[in-house]
Amino acid sequence: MTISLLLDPKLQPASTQLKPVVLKDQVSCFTLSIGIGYLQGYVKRMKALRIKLDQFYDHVLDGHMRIKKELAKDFVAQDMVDILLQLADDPDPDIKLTYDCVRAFTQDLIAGGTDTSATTVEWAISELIKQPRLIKQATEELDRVIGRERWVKEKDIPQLPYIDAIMKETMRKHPVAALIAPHLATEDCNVAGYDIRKGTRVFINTWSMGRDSLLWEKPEEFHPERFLGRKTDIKGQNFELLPFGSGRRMCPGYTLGLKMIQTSLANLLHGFNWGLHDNTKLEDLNMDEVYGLATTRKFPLIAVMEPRLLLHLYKI
Ligand code: HEM
Repeated sequence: MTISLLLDPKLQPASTQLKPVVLKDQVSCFTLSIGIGYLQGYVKRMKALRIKLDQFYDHVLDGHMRIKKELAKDFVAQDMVDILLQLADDPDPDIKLTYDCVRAFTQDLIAGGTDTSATTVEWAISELIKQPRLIKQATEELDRVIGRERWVKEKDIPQLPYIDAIMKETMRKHPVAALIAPHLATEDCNVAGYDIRKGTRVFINTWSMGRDSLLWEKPEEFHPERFLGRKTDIKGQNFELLPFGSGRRMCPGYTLGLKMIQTSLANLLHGFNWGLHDNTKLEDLNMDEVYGLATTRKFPLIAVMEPRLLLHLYKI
């Protein structure tokens, strides 16, 4: 659903603006109380962007409602928007979902479900390119489990522990949300000796947790093996690794996110040999980060890919 929304030509101009404005806005969130958000012009830009995005969401929602009306009793929900609209039509809901709620949910899915997985895969490939022995290890596993005659499918993932370890190591070193969304303490509590008053706004810094030498041996090194044979939960139960947050406000899209990362990473490694372009040396590959809604590479990865499977498998 997210992909089809993003490919919609009506969204393209707005979506390219959404990212920088939201990124900057996250920074502004910290400073808005003293009016810096206004001075920087973000509020004005966000208001203009909201108008464009609302037009886009109306276009998507109207399209879905039209099809539902045309098909009448033959209608079957095809995607999340259909399901949200069905809930909004429910005459006796536990909680009333308005048309605005459906728009807001749709925006959440676009913002939460796109950059996150893509950014993680880009970091994983960047780290792997710097250490070719890791790519060798991953492709040995892929050749053994999958063979060279087909692509990796979702059902293969449990048989690929090294790919899983690469993903976890990437999320440790490069968590997409370096500062998880702000939370609010609903009661007085004490965490690790710190008193936190009810009503305090709490930020959890997953980036520094992932680089804490008290929690991880040689945290600056990218070393997927640290996760092999170790049962580290990535879904909010092991507090040293919280890429999706934890508790009832943790990422609702984590199963989809994990599947997208594992399947695309496995196929990118299975299907292609990776290298740097021209004469770029491994040690020259810049690994600077930009902090925002997603912690992306400062400079996009430019890599050379060559097919490593039978050529007929690349035909679409
Ligand atoms: C690599 C993939 C992803 C990562 C690392 C990630 C990370 C996160 C994090 C850290 C949060 C904040 C959790 C908290 O406040 O405790 C969050 C919230 C959220 N994520 Fe994800 N996410 C990913 C994929 C997705 C996908 C695929 C979707 C939907 C299609 C999604 C939708 C959302 C939504 C709607 C929220 C807000 C939840 C709320 O405020 O209650 N995310 N995500």
